[in-house]
Amino acid sequence: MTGSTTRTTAVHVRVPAKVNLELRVGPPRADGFHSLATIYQAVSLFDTVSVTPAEDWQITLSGRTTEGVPADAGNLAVRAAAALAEAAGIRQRAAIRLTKEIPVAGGMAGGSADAAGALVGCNRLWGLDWPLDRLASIAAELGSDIPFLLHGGTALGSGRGEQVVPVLAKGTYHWVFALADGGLSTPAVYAECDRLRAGTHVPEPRPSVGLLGALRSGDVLDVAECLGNDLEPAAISLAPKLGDVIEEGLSYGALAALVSGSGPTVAFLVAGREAAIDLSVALVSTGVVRDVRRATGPVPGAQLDGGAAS
Ligand SMILES: C[C@@](CO)(OP(=O)(O)O)[C@H](O)COP(=O)(O)OP(=O)(O)OC[C@H]1O[C@@H](n2ccc(N)nc2=O)[C@H](O)[C@@H]1O
Ligand SMILES: Nc1ncnc2c1ncn2[C@@H]1O[C@H](COP(=O)(O)OP(=O)(O)O)[C@@H](O)[C@H]1O
Repeated sequence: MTGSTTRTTAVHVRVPAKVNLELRVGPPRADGFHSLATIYQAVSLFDTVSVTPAEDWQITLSGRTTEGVPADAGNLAVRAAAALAEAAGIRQRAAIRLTKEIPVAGGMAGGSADAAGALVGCNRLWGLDWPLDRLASIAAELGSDIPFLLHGGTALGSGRGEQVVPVLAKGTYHWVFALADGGLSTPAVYAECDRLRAGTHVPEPRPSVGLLGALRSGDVLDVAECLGNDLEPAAISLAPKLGDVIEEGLSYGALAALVSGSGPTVAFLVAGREAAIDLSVALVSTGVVRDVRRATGPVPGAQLDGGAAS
């Protein structure tokens, strides 16, 4: 620990959502997790995590997407802050305010984003000044996706998704996200994936050379060709309407469509800003989806107000 000075002002952290450009899922491991090869991209849909000193843990929620988010110690942001205090050997507590714009249980890692934000915010609030890699090891204990949300950008995730290395990616990608009514449980989607693949040989997962090459060259059409998600059949099996949403989006001009992570959000890659607006209008006005969000990626991971992460 390099210091435990409590600052009295609030610390604000902006944290992005993610989409998995590719999600290759291996067989179940002995610990119940699946080995993954995934290419994450952080996208410009943000939650804000604000932390202030307090005598005990407090959590308050606001924003467009709070339904189903626990407003108690079970919230991932509180669990992350508590894990940091424990790892640092300090008794500090914090009041945490989440302003949520990331869809809940949508396969866009909103809870993980809030946990990453709480780590970065409390690291500053408590004057710890731990480097990102040290925060990432706490993050990995709490959830497979959380280390990526600390780093952001475009990155390869391996292990159960918690081992993250940056990937060279040129260009800006334009996305339309079709929101679903309700969420899907991540463990349920992995279990359904196992059920659908029972009796088949499932190889150890590898990222596709084609996608890595397409990202290096920054050619959006090549990237569109290479998107893929092994959890998609499972998500569609549990929420069959997603198949229709994908078909409709493609018929309205999306370059590619895939379920985002464990779903049920559907991600459409489009050619640019105009195409994103056109697709959004088409999807909503025809009643295919209730609501959409437009975003671009890649963007940085958890950022303190005014810039850096630590
Ligand atoms: C599917 C992915 C794709 O990035 O994200 P979401 O789309 O849900 O956001 C991730 O693998 C989700 O990561 P995260 O939401 O952090 O999951 P965790 O809390 O670590 O694990 C929740 C549960 O998901 C299953 N799980 C998760 C990761 C993994 N590699 N194998 C698994 O089987 C396990 O059943 C585990 O108990
Ligand atoms: N801060 C948080 N924000 C969202 N969900 C949270 C949070 N803390 C705990 N959760 C729980 O985690 C579950 C998964 O939420 P989320 O991370 O948004 O979805 P996903 O895993 O599909 O990306 C939610 O249903 C909720 O019960």
